[in-house]
Amino acid sequence: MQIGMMGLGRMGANMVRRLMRDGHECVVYDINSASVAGMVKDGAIGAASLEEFVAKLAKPRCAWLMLPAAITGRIVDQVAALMEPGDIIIDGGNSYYHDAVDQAAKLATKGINFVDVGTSGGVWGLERGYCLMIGGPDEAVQHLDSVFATLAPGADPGSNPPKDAGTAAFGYLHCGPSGAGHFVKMVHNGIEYGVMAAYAEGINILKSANVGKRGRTADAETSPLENPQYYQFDIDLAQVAEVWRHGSVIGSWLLDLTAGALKNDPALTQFGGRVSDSGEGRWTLKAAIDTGVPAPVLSSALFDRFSSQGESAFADKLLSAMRYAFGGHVEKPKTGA
Ligand SMILES: NC(=O)C1=CN([C@@H]2O[C@H](COP(=O)(O)OP(=O)(O)OC[C@H]3O[C@@H](n4cnc5c(N)ncnc54)[C@H](O)[C@@H]3O)[C@@H](O)[C@H]2O)C=CC1
Ligand SMILES: O=C(CO)[C@H](O)[C@H](O)COP(=O)(O)O
Repeated sequence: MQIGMMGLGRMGANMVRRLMRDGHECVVYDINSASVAGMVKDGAIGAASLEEFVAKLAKPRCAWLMLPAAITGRIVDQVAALMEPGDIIIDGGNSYYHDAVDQAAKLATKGINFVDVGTSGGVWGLERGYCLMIGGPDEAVQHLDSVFATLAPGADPGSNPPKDAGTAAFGYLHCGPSGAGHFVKMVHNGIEYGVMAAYAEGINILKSANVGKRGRTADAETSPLENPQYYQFDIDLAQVAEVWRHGSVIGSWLLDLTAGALKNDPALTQFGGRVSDSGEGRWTLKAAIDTGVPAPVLSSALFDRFSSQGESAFADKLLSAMRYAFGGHVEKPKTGA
């Protein structure tokens, strides 16, 4: 079928490639005209403006937005102003699910369908496929089924799931009405933070398994290691991450990526360790608080990111100031990574 894609960045461009590879016709637009030109070379129908983009779509128009979440709401309004009843706007970005609920209600008054699609797969999606978490009206979601089926990874090789088992085994799921897709993707990303933090913390403990030999931190004097004989292991972190990938309980795609990163650059020299967050982790915790659901692991992982961004620096200074004030304890220099 025909689908319009607006936003040809790390996600949108590869999604268009995957769609065209499976025979779909793609109309594309991006404010960066070079990105449009590149896609046209690959076989897409290019548009030089938002108006031209909408004009080139066949009715009922289906416009998929793969844009930074911060601008998506504004662009949805602009696209909707050019659309007609029966048309469909799909937000595949990491937008706040509240926005999807509100947008859907607003657009429904004009007869325009809003479908929110949490899209997981990152820059590997072209080959691996995208896991799609979908919210929206039944009819619109059904209309887009062939697009979802193409973007999704499909069934595991050899698994042959029965047709009546639903689409989840193929990598896409209609989770509920508008907002449900982004809600599920939000929690997916909250979990992502927790899983990432668990690997990072565990591997960091392995990294310190030789402190009995090399000495610990600046605090070794005041807080000496009691049993240095138990911390004499020079663990090859890349090799451990690799062996865990084979038959262990904690194997996962995130571990595959971790093992790859450690293999390429065991000291991770290209990273400073400032870990950004784009909103989904914060919104997951808001939902947990609103609904009264405990989420200690996810909140700890989010707050750890804030620390990595430098947000604990003043609190840490306050701790040192208090220690100095009550005990005359002079701050020691920081140790490196
Ligand atoms: N990169 C990732 O791993 C994932 C990203 N997402 C979400 O998907 C969305 C897109 O992400 P990326 O592709 O990574 O972002 P990106 O920054 O690589 O691409 C965004 C694209 O939108 C274009 N753009 C910006 N303003 C525009 C406008 N007014 N009109 C037309 N085009 C415009 C930019 O030129 C750029 O090509 C975001 O909401 C992101 O949170 C979702 C899952 C994974
Ligand atoms: O959705 C994603 C992966 O599933 C995106 O890569 C997202 O940007 C990751 O979240 P954050 O930027 O908050 O780490």
